[in-house]
Amino acid sequence: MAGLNDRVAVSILTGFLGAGKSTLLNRVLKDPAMKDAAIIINEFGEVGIDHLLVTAADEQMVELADGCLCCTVRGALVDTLAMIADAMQTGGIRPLSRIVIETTGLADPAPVMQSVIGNPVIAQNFEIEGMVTVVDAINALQTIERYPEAMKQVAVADRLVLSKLSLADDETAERLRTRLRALNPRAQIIDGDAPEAGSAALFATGLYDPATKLPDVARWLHSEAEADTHHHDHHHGHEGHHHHHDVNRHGHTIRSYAITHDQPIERMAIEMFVDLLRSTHGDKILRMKAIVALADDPNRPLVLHGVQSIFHRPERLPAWPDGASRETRLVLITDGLAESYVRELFDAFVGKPAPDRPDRQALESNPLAVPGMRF
Ligand SMILES: Nc1nc2c(ncn2[C@@H]2O[C@H](COP(=O)(O)OP(=O)(O)OP(=O)(O)O)[C@@H](O)[C@H]2O)c(=O)[nH]1
Repeated sequence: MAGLNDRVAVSILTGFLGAGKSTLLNRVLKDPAMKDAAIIINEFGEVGIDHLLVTAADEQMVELADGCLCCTVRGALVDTLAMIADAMQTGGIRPLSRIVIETTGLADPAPVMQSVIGNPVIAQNFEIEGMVTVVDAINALQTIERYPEAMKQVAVADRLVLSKLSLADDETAERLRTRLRALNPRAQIIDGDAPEAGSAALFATGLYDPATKLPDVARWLHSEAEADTHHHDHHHGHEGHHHHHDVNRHGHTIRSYAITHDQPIERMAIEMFVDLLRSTHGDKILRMKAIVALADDPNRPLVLHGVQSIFHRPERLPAWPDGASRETRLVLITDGLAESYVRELFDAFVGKPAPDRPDRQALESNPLAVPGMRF
C-alpha cells in the first residue's frame, strides 16, 4: 500500500564517459546510511566491466542488460523498478531506503527520468530525489560543447560534483565553473574531494523540481513524455527500431566494442598498445576500460582507465573480482575510429600472428606500418 510518503527515492547518478561516477559511488557506498539502498547499473558496451569494479554487495546491485538506459534498455529499467516495488510490497525484500541508478556516460538523462515520472505504476511507488552529475574537471569544457548528452546531464542536475580537480589547472577549473553556472544556475557545485560528496547525503536534495532548472529541462522532459506515447510499443524490444534509435540519439560515429584475449599479456605490450592508441587517436577514444591478465602475475589483474586522451594511473588488483573469468577484456567507446583498426593494433601487440600485418617489433619502430593509420 504505497501512499505518498512511502515512495522510495530514486537518485540518478550521471556524468559523461569516465567522469568518475563509479569512483564516487564506491565512496558513497561506504557510508553506513547506504546499507538499505539498491544500486542499478547500466553499461554501454558488449562486455561489462563496471559491475566487477563497483563494490556493492551482490544482493544490493542489479545490472541492466547491455545497451543504453536512455533508449535500448529503458524498458528493462521500468521492469526492474516494477519488480522491486512488487518485492517490497509482498515482503520479498526488506524496504529500501533509496535506489541509485548509475547511468552510462552517454545517457541522455531526460528519458531516464521520464521512465520514473511518466509511468503511473512506477510513479506511484517511486519519486526522483537527487539528480547528481559528475563533471570531469579536465575534459568537461570540451565534452559539453561536443556532446549534447553531456550538456543535458549538467543542465538537469541538482548537484554537480567536480571530479579530478587535482589534475586540472585553476584557470580551467574556474572557466568550467562559469560554464556550469550558466547551464544550471541553481545547482550546487561540489568539489569531488569534499567529504559531503562521498556521503549518502549527496542524494538528499528534496523532490526533483524541473522548475528550478533552465526552461530547456522542462521542455526535454515534456518531449520525452510525448515520445513515450509514440514509441510505447517498442519499449521491450532490443532490436530493430531501438538499434536505430540508439544510433540517432548518440550520433552515427560513436561505437562500442570489446576485445578479449585468453592468454596473459606482457606489461610492455599492453603499455605500448595503449600509448600508441592514445598518442595517435586520443581524441577519438571517448572511453577505454580494461582488465588485463599480466604475464608476470596473471592472478593480479591490471585495471586501466582511459578517458579521451587522459589515461589514469593503472591499478593492480590483489585478485580477480568474484565471478569474473580470468581473461583480458577491453571495452572501448570510440567516436570515428574503426573497430578493425583497434583490433589489428591489439593483435599485433599481443603477438597474434596474421599474414599481412606488421608484428610488434615493426610497429615499435614504425607505427605508420599499421594499415589505415592516419595522423
Ligand atoms: N585523479 C582523479 N581520478 C579520478 C577521479 N574520479 C575518477 N577518477 C579516475 O577516472 C577514471 C574513470 O573513473 P570511473 O569512476 O570509472 O568513471 P565512470 O564515470 O564511472 O566511467 P564510465 O562508467 O565509463 O562512464 C578512473 O581511472 C578513476 O580512478 C578524481 O576525482 N581524481
